[in-house]
Amino acid sequence: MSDEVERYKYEAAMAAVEAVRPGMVVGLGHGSTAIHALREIARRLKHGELHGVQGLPCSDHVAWQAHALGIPLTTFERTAAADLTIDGADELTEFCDAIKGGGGALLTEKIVHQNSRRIILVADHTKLSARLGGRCALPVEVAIFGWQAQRRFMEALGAEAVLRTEDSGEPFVTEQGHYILDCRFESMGDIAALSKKLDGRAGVMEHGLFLGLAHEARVAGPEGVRTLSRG
Ligand SMILES: O=C(CO)[C@H](O)[C@H](O)COP(=O)(O)O
Repeated sequence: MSDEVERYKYEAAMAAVEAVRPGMVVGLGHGSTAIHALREIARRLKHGELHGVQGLPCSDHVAWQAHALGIPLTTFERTAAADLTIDGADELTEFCDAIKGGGGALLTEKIVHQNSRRIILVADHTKLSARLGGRCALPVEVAIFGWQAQRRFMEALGAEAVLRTEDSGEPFVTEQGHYILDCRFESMGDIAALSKKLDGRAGVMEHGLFLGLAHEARVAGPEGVRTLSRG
């Protein structure tokens, strides 16, 4: 990762944190861009600028990071929804549709997104894409039972589906105890229809198409930080 891209990630996250207000419940996203937002929220909390803010983490890993940074946390047991969620993306369009799941937290991230009043995606400009799937594979989280059937299903939909593995060669297992198939399509065709097909498939626990969920994005690049909105 170049220093430049890292700086853009930082700038995008900083711009998003401007939307956090005292007393808010903030959905805390997963990944190397969202971590900058976490650190800034922690810094502002420490300086008394964000009194009463509580984090609703998008994964156990983020819960651990936020706890280490001193951000008070809440859960769905105590909170119905996040006022604002700041989260990264692997690929996104000008209209804030996104592919997520590069970090393996897509299921829990989607739960938090679906229970957020406002969502701001944060990304560096290299993640912008005219058409989803052009830049990265689509992560599909599948039950371990019969996972090969889901691979065949994805192949029948036109994807090259690869089981995500650890460096050791062992399958990567999500925090929720599932496998991930990284599915590369030549073209996803009708993305909304694909999303529906995956939603309806037993054994597909979640997929990385986040369509119509995010309200806005902050995308940083050589020209500064752009604000995108769903419209
Ligand atoms: O969806 C995600 C994790 O499941 C991340 O938000 C996504 O992979 C972006 O991560 P990064 O900011 O590190 O590129």
